[in-house]
Amino acid sequence: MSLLDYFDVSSLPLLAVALALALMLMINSIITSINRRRKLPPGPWGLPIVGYLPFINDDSYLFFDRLAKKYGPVFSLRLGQHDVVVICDWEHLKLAFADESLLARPLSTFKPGDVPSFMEMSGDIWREHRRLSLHILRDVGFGKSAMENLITKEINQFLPTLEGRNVDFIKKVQPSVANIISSFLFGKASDYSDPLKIQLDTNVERVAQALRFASLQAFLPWMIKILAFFGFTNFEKFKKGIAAIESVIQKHVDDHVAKDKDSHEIVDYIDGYLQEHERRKIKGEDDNMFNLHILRRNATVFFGAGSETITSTLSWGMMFLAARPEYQEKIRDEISEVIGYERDPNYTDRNQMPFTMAFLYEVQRTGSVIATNLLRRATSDTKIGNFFIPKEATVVFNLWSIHREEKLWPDPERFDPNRFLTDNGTKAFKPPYLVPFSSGKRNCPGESLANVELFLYTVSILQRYRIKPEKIDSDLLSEAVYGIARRPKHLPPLTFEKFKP
Ligand code: HEM
Repeated sequence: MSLLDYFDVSSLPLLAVALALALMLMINSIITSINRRRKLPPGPWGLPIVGYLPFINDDSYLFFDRLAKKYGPVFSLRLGQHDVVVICDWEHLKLAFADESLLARPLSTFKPGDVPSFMEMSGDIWREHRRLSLHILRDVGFGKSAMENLITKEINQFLPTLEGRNVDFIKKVQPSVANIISSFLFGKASDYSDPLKIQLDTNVERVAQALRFASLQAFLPWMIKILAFFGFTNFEKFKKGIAAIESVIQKHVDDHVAKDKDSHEIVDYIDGYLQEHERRKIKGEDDNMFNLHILRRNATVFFGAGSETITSTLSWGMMFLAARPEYQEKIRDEISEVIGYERDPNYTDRNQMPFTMAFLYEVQRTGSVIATNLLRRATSDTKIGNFFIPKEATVVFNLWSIHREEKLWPDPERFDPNRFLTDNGTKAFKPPYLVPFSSGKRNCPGESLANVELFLYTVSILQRYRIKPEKIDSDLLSEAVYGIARRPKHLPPLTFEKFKP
């Protein structure tokens, strides 16, 4: 029996037409794809449907950095259904930061199926939420002296918990850092043993480890369900973690709704948002883009962004201090000269502590905790230098590559605070290409809070303790684990020994 016997011969012309049509469609799609590729920056070809996703065999920032060495500092690749343009050098990144058509985020959300938080929004609605969120936070003390007082109070509660041997620094510092952002969002810090706080903090950790940038979540959301069913992705862990975080945040929102019925005082972000929501309701404005679901999501991203990043940066700092005791001594010399051992440090002390600032800049450069920025989307065709970026392309700013660019940072793998010192070491200088917080109109809104926290935590710890590693392997200092933020892979247990001046 031949293959033709399976077909009704009378339907052959129809079959031939169908095959011809399919062939034409395929050729057309190949030609369109070639034309599209020719306009895009150079880059590797991928497979149909999945694109280059299956070939990403390392942390995305390292993988992109390697591709940049082969295809150039601005290159493109197909990931799932998306054209992705990756920018890996300062010359082009500074143009991208200033480009108004690269301010949007991709259309998919971190939490599939839910309303977007302002971190995930684009266009006017993002602008409005960002402006309002920062306005409320400023009203409740963000960026003012009240913020410094709050941080100092929290640090004084945290410091005694460090004393001793075999300390897991991340486990100790994360709940303390989280308390600071909690004060702005929920109006209060919590006791470290509060069960709701523990639920929140441990699940933020869980989600941070489970979320990976170049994951299917971002580029092939439909495939994730199939793979999750077979246990191939960490998506279920991620979903459970988010649900646990949001149930605590929702409780804070519910408590505020009940409380705000009697009191109109604005103590924190939730109060401010609820008041604005009420104002809009009275004016009869559309509830679609300004409602309590978005409040829950905004508070969630503020909480996660405000605790994970700072915890990770501090943990890089502790590792370099533990590995290089001479840096502890240099910072302590500045503490002795400028602050002494009787009073708490304040943020203006930094102006007289150049080495301390240079150390913190170097920690941020080498740590690059948000290594690939948060994804952007082109809202119109645009050009970055000579490179064309088409409307709807996803754009990645590889901050890690900028922080390793040989032209800007000689011997970039070497940890060396001196690169930020000028005038014989009497001044610290922050160059524009140190961009841990990104830059431009969509930069990190938490930068000022982060800078104050990084300075006050580091100086307060060194004012009280000598840090010693239990055991440290200097060859492994630069290795990292990468979830939502890059962290040292080999931060050893530490000894915090009370320091006697
Ligand atoms: C060392 C600490 C931190 C680092 C390195 C960091 C870094 C970043 C980066 C690279 C972005 C992406 C910006 C872009 O798309 O261009 C970002 C966005 C963001 N960060 Fe931070 N961040 C830090 C601390 C904080 C803190 C303390 C908060 C909370 C107050 C915060 C809240 C946010 C929010 C809400 C966004 C999204 C902004 C938007 O989409 O408009 N971050 N951060």
